[in-house]
Amino acid sequence: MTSNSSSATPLLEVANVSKSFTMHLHGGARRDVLRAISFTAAPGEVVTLGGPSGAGKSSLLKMIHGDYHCPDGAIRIRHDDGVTDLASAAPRRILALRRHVIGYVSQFLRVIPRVSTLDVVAAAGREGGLAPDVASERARTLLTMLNVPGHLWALPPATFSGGEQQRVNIARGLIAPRPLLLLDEPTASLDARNRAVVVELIREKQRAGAAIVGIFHDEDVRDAVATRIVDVTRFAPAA
Ligand SMILES: Nc1ncnc2c1ncn2[C@@H]1O[C@H](COP(=O)(O)OP(=O)(O)OP(=O)(O)O)[C@@H](O)[C@H]1O
Repeated sequence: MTSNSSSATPLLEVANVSKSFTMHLHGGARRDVLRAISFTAAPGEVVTLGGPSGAGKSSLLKMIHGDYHCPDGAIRIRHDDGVTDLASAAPRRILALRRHVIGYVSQFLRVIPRVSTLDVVAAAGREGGLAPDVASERARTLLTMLNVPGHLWALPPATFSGGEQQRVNIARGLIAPRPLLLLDEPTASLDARNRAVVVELIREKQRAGAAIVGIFHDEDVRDAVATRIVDVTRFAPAA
């Protein structure tokens, strides 16, 4: 479970990607985080990024999502129109890929204030190409599965508990059928019952043929979903 590739045609190819941060508030000090990391993810795979806290797992996921610039190497994503290298793609191209190809569940919910929970989730479905009635129906189904109580659906999620917000975030990230899914600790604030629901939702996406790259600190969750583990510290520069 620790090799860097599978035999199926990859949907995602990370090739020789490096990352360092320059801390301008600390005299321009440079922190090297990842060096020459390479792996692939094919449809039906759940590739789990391993390594201790601070190893660079979230940074790598943010690069694959296009949030962090990728200064070295390539991040190739295969889609209906061909292959795009995210490292050199224009921002408009990255936004288009996010609508239809790359799904992302971040650790924290960031939403427009005053929009109801139901609409936060349904809007993500519409943005991902679902018809409005399908998006509403799917939003209700996901919120029910994730045990978000019905009396909260009309409220904006800003005042919800950490676990409630994370479940809304998961519903939002999983509602559209995107072929590449990036999951950054989706179960961090959840109780056992809801962790089990998320494991089942991830397996459902895997069975539907999504290529999934995730960070799971919870060992039980990781063991339940991972088809392969990529240890990012193998690519980290020596301290
Ligand atoms: N925008 C940034 N500016 C400067 N340093 C950053 C930035 N983002 C991440 N880092 C640093 O890069 C290193 C890797 O962070 P990252 O969040 O990717 O680690 P991680 O492996 O996901 O850790 P954890 O498991 O604790 O979430 C850390 O030392 C972090 O401080």
